[in-house]
Order: sequence, then C-alpha cells, then structure tokens
Amino acid sequence: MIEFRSVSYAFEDVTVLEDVSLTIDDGEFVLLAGANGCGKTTLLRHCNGLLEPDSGEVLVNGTAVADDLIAARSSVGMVFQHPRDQFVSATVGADVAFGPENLGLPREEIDRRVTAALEAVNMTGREDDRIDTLSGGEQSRIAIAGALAMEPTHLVLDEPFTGLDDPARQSVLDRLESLSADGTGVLLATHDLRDVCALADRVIAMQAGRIAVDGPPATALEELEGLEIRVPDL
Ligand SMILES: Nc1ncnc2c1ncn2[C@@H]1O[C@H](COP(=O)(O)OP(=O)(O)OP(=O)(O)O)[C@@H](O)[C@H]1O
Repeated sequence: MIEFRSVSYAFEDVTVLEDVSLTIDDGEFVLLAGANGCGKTTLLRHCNGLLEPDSGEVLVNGTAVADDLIAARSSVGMVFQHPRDQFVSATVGADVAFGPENLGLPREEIDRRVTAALEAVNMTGREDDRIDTLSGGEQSRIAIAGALAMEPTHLVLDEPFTGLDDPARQSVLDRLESLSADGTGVLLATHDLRDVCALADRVIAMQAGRIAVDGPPATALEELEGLEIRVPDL
C-alpha cells in the first residue's frame, strides 16, 4: 500500500501539494487526472522518495519512505513520461537487468526476473535488441519491464502514452490491466482519460495541489466535468 498522510510540498515559495492524503491499495488501479501544472508529477515523485514532503509523510507498505529509501524504490516502480530518459543501457536485456543487479541479486535470479518482465510486456526474446532501434511503443514497454523486474508492489506511471499510437497505447493498457488483476497496484497519471476510465477502480483528480475528486469512475467523471477536465464519452 502507498499512503500519503497530509503531505505538503512547495518548490521554493510555490506550494504544489497541499495537505494531500490518499492510499493506493495493492492491486488497485487508480487514474490520476488534473489540469496542467496541478501537481500530478510532483505527487508521483513522492511515491519513491524522488521528492520529500515539506510536511506530512509518505509510507510504502507501512514504512516511511524517508526511513527506508531502498525499500521504497524496490517496492514502487516508476515509469516516466519519456522512456528514453530512464534507459541506462544500450540493449534491452542489460537495461531491464540494471535494477535487479543493483539489488545484488544472484545471476540466475536476475535472469529469471528479466525473462519474466519481458514476457509481461510481450517482448519475450528481445534481450539483445538495441534500445535505440525500438519503436516508441516498444520503448514504453521496456521502460515498464525495467520497473517490473524489481518485482514492485506498485507501478507508478506518468503520462506513459505520450507519443504512442493507438495499438501501442492499447498494448500498454492491456499489460497494466493484467498486472493490476495479478495484484500490482497501479497509479497512472494521464490527460488521455479515454478508455483508462473504464479500467480504473478509482479516479483521483487534483486541482491546485489538492485532491478535488476521489471516487469510482462512474461518480468521479461527473465531478471532473465540474473541474473542466475533459471527460471522454464512454
Ligand atoms: N523543479 C521545479 N521547480 C520549480 N517549480 C516546479 C518544478 N517542477 C514543477 N514545478 C511547478 O510545480 C507545479 C506542478 O507541476 P507538476 O509537474 O507536478 O504538474 P502536473 O500536474 O504534472 O502538470 P502536467 O499535466 O503539465 O504534466 C507547476 O506549477 C510547475 O511549474
């Protein structure tokens, strides 16, 4: 479980998160919506200690992120908006293995995780492919595989559909849906609400650094319209 307890955060004198409290359970698929600049990325970056609250605290599986950064980073897989920014190796296999290697795991366990992570994103057998030869959709899936290889309890994704065409987007969505069904918590920030709403267990919307909407998609969508957040026709 990821838990925010009254988290506030400011970039210098600009308050971006104000008294944010929320929990994301294991296996829950949560869509995070909100207008540009409302604080979504800032919130996500608190989930594994990339940012630390000015006040309040974030807990991952019951432990404060500030008390055990390594546990938080092992438990919460992050996928950023531009997958290219998160690759550290030239080839698929080396990149997906990077996280488990840093955990100091034995080689067989690393290989098992890489194989399982690539299978989960439908990229089995692509270990030797150079990342710079992959399509945008394939790169997104490898970024997700890199996060999955840490066997996280939660996956946190920031606009993972940027630059993807509809089939690639659908493929990423399918993977997220099955991961969530298998017990991985998913927190997904996107402006592209479309069919994500139908998959989500819960929709959270932020406005000016606060949680303005938090509920099941059916009721949350009406409230999003009130916030003038574009709501898809379902
Ligand atoms: N490193 C930074 N230094 C100063 N201000 C920042 C920094 N990063 C973000 N901000 C500001 O914090 C606010 C929230 O930004 P954030 O990226 O969290 O919003 P967002 O909801 O993810 O936006 P978008 O939908 O456009 O990605 C914005 O006003 C932004 O300008």
